[in-house]
Amino acid sequence: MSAEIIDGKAFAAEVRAKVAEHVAKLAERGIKPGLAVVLVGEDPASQVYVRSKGKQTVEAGMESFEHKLDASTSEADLLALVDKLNNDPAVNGILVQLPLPDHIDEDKVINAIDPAKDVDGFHISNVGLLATGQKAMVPCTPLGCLMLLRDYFGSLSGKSAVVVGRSNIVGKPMAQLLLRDSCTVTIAHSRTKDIEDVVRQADIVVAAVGRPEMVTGDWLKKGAVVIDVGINRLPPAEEGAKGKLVGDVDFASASDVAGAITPVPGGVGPMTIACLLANTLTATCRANGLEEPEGLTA
Ligand SMILES: Nc1nc(=O)c2c([nH]1)NC[C@@H]1CN(c3ccc(C(=O)N[C@@H](CCC(=O)O)C(=O)O)cc3)C=[N+]21
Repeated sequence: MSAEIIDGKAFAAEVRAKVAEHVAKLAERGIKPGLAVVLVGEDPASQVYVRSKGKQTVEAGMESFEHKLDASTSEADLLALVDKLNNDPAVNGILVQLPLPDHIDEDKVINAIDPAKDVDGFHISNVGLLATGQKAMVPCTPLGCLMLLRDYFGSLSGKSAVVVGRSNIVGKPMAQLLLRDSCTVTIAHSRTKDIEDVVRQADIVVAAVGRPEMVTGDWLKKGAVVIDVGINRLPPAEEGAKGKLVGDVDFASASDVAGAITPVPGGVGPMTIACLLANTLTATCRANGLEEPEGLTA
């Protein structure tokens, strides 16, 4: 174990404090940012996540609106709610928790959100703005990873980065952000040939595949900086117990080789929520024609 542990939990608390400070300044102008979170269905893990988001939103001085809909909610009803939130001036940010039930077209719902309120940065127009280097709403998890990397390195320019995973939520936007910071970027995925050798070239490894402990120490270049986006719950050792939470990186072997690594839990997860609050603040500032907070956007 030689790697420095990157404390995402502590860094996220700093980000939230910066957000709260800026929100207090908006309050002097009579502006209170509002975040609406929409949850369809009863998934217990999602409910915990929604609860901690709501709590941290209020702690940052923002308004939290929670909409819990039945799993059988129709696509039309969900679209009607999105439309209502789009037109509600008290709502500056809208997050529709994914995944949605199978009978609902996820793309259709995401693209119905007003891009200016799309604090997840999943709307096609935000995806396009990010890809062309224009002012966008940037997805929370990649933004959080970028903040951690910028803090660690200062400049990312010229670094070789491998993103493992090609999802629209993490892998693709992460690659865009790293490219924008002048990294040489490779996206590796399940069909990549000799993936270990590809990952071993990287100064920066971002693992976002959703496979527990897939990236092991022997995949890494000595001193590589490893950002573990995975949040996987292993089957519990005994019935009724809670399974252990692990990342996409095998922490034990990776931390012998890496220069620095984020833990799970306490790494990228808390940064995701902090960036959701930061994005809600950014959206509020833009909606009011006010200056944006420094250091909280990409
Ligand atoms: N539209 C949408 N946007 C999302 O951002 C989104 C989503 N849907 N669906 C679900 C996933 C999951 N997600 C997490 C964020 C933080 C933690 C987090 O803070 N985890 C803690 C610990 C959690 C625990 O102990 O269970 C940690 O890693 O330290 C977890 C999971 C955001 N998601």
